[in-house]
Amino acid sequence: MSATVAATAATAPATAARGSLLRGVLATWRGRTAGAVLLVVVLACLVGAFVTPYDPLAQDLAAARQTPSGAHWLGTDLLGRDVLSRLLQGGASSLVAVLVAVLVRTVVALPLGLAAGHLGGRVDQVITRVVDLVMAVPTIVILLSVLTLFGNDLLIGMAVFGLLGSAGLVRIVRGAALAASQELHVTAGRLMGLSRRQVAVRHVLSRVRGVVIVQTTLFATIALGVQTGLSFLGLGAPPPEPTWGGMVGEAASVVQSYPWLMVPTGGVIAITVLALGVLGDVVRDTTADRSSASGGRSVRRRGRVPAADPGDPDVLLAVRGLEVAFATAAGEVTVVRDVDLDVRAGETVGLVGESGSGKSVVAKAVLGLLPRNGAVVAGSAWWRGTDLTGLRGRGWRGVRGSQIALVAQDPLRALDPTSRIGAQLGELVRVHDRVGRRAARVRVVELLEQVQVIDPAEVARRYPHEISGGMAQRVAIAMALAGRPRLLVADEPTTALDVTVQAEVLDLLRALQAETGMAILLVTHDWGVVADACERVVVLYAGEVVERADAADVFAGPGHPYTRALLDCSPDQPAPDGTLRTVPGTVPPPDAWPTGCHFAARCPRAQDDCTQEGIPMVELAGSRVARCIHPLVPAGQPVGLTLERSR
Ligand SMILES: Nc1ncnc2c1ncn2[C@@H]1O[C@H](COP(=O)(O)OP(=O)(O)OP(=O)(O)O)[C@@H](O)[C@H]1O
Repeated sequence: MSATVAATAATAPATAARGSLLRGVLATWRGRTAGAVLLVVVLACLVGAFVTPYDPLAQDLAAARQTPSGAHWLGTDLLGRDVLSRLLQGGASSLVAVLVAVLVRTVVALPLGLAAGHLGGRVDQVITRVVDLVMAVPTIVILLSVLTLFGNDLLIGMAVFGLLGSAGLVRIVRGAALAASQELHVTAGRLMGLSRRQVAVRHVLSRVRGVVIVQTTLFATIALGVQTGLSFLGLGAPPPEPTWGGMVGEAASVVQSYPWLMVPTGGVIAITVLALGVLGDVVRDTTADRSSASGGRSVRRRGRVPAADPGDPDVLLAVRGLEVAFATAAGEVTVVRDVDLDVRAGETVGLVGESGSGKSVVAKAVLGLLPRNGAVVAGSAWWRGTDLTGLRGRGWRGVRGSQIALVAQDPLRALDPTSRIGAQLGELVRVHDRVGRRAARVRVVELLEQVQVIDPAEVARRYPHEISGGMAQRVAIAMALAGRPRLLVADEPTTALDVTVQAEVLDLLRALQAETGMAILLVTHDWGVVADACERVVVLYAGEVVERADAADVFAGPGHPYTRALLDCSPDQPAPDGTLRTVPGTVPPPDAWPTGCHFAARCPRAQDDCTQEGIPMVELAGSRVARCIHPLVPAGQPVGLTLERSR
């Protein structure tokens, strides 16, 4: 790893995480609501305790057991005391007790967990043993003994509760710190000469922050329950001092004759616990999002491109000016741009390119399956008048599976290992065909026959681990066919299979296409597969389409030097010494695309004008359209000028 890469890796995630968690939490309505409720409860209790409408201890037997009124907003209790005033003052002491428990737990657990996970070795062993010991101690017995010893002093009791509770948090922080210590940027920090303490504070602490906050909100709800329970049992502030637990106890004793009293007392505890729980959930969700490569950033859409030419009714899928970007720790990175391609009914289009050229990203963008940190930032993918890139959630119903289906590279990933093949296929059939179990069983057998499985009933009874890779791919194709799609997106469907099985699967796809008339978008890096299966080819290089043409024209003589180089590297075109040819040089990564032609640095025909400005797609002889101004075949008129010339 170079020093620059190490430095970037070491600093970026810590910077990204800082200060944005609160914004992430407040960005959700659940986070805002829970935060606002807690703020109101805490402020009301802390401030209200000093400005209560009535003396919380003042009795007025003539006004006992009153329901809410203008004078007593929350009514009065059995001795005529104002419930609101008692709730406010009782709340202050309850919240302070919870705060003590939470603070003690966090202050003890955080350094110990960090030290154990980050330093490891002897330190880890000692801390882990002590933690095991503390976890074996019966908390309630210790708590009751301490309260007896200190005259029911609830604050001391809650401090001890926090101390005992810290053992669990030490374990959690240790685990998180251990995982964080092994991450690239933390290792890089060490390589750059930061001390262990600096790395722990700067990087590991920022990574475990989320888990600590989630655990703390959970523990606060438990502490509130324990504090309430102890007061309920009379183990806390002695009467007539108000506490939430004591008030619940009093309300419980008259719940049948005066049920109202339970509403404000139980209600405020329930609301506080609920708000703490929701806040914990939101923090967990926010930190889970952040743990993806995005560093919490997301990518915004910049624009759309008009629909496909309505004059061509044969076009099922029309991708226009598609641009996809990912939010990474180093910022937003565009990985494919200005992609145009059409798939017509009944044809097979090959999407070809070296590893990392963007084939899978294009396929996933069409299916709305981009990872969370990725998004279509410009352009559109039109499916018979609908822009797929604008669909969300339920909008995909009736499209994915029933119009467009996916067959992935690794068929076993599409299959649930815990469920029989027949059950999995049957479930899909019932969803698509809305039929009962019996009819679904018949269709499952039909589907397995359709993918040329010899004993369908027997295969349907098997689990995924009981079938071969080739059979698993047939089953995955059968699953894709369950919704009778008009387009099958096959993302390297034969790459994981051996050569004989590859040929069988390709034959199967061809036979299915002839039988059903569906179109296929075949993602591959294998020219043999293109030659066998495709009518048209789209070649991608470093995120851009460099050539589109009929397969026959490409094999007869491609227009783009990259297509030529890629064809020359096919396994069936070995060098004179028998070795496999490779394209000299490397593909530029998405964050280092050059100005002008992305292939120029590796291109034998490159001239000065190739690197001056963005290269448009140019119509060439035959069906060829290539992003090249010095093509291998004669040029015609420029087309597809959606590219900004300045890039
Ligand atoms: N989640 C992601 N975050 C950041 N970058 C990503 C992500 N997924 C893909 N990329 C980048 O997008 C680019 C295109 O990747 P893609 O997987 O589409 O390549 P490909 O042509 O399908 O390669 P392969 O044949 O190896 O599957 C690559 O540079 C890849 O690193």
